Amino acid sequence: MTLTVDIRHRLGAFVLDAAFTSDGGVTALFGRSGSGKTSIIRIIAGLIQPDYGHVSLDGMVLADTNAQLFVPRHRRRFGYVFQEARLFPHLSVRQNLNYGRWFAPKNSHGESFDGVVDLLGIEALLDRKPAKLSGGEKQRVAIGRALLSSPRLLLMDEPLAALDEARKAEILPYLERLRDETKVPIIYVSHSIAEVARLANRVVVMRDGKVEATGPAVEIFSQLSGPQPIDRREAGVLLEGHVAHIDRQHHLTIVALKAAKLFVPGEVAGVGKTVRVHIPARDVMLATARPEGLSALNILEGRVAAIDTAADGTVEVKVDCDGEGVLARITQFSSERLGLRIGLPIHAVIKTVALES
Ligand SMILES: Nc1ncnc2c1ncn2[C@@H]1O[C@H](COP(=O)(O)OP(=O)(O)OP(=O)(O)O)[C@@H](O)[C@H]1O
Repeated sequence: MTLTVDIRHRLGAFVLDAAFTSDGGVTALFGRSGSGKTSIIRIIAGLIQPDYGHVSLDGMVLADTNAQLFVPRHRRRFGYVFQEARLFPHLSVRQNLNYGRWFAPKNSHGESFDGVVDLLGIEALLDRKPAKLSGGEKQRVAIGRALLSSPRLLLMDEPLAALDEARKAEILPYLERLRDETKVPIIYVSHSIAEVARLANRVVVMRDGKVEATGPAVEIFSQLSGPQPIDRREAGVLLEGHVAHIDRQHHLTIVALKAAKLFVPGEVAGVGKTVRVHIPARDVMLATARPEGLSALNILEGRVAAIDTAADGTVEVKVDCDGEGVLARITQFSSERLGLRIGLPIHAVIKTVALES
């Protein structure tokens, strides 16, 4: 599946001028509020006719202003999931799901009802009305309804934004299953690095209506010069490695990065499997000498590559560990006490390491 978008469109004073392609899996449109993510989704969906340019899916032209061609929304066969679930309140979960099915072409080979119910873990909810569901459950049903319409593409616009952290954590594994077990390509709008790092194969970074960067998620978020997080508390890096060894006695997975090894709690993936590791900057401490007698298992050696002081007095330190970048967020006081300067040899002590896939 290849989605090609190359459009220019004016919305009042705002100009959208964006070109990117997506080759299946999850493509995240990432950027701060007002950068144009939703407008792109609306153009892909056929809700907005672009002023100039074209949109095509697998060679099928959906919009082409030169050829004066525009396929209306209802003929695109795309599924949508929005911030709020938009279920029919008077219908049960089963009936809401069946409503989605009604849009699938008669001869479609899409997901079966039971398959979708199982994928999203909603079997126990089938006879309930939406009012009796939690926010996360409602979103799972909304995703199920979209999937059952046998969509060629799934457009998800901030599907987790209205949920609290606990509900987000509950639904993320289902989104991963959706990505890994169905063949439906997904365009996923988000302004959360943690979400994008976990789910996306490819990232399109939007800024002021333009594509600032695009590439594989690991490439985009492993660059220390990568996109700035929208929320500074979210700063961190995404690293890719492979499972080198599993220590069953201590329930640890040892992940080999380019030059270093990381110990990850749990037996999370088979030996040889490629995995992604997200290291939040707030979970990294710095030490000028190798610390002893510390419970943290992961201590990476490197050199200070950059020091940025924010207006709130926190300091972001980029550490180059033999080509692998780690970001640490510390106080200005700590930075001064350690005498941090570019090139200084440093140890990055990582408090928590979470595998992202
Ligand atoms: N119909 C419209 N008329 C005028 N301006 C518009 C219209 N629709 C959107 N805009 C403007 O276009 C810009 C991009 O909006 P858009 O909703 O695409 O951004 P976004 O990145 O999805 O933001 P958010 O994360 O807040 O949803 C905003 O400045 C918005 O005010």
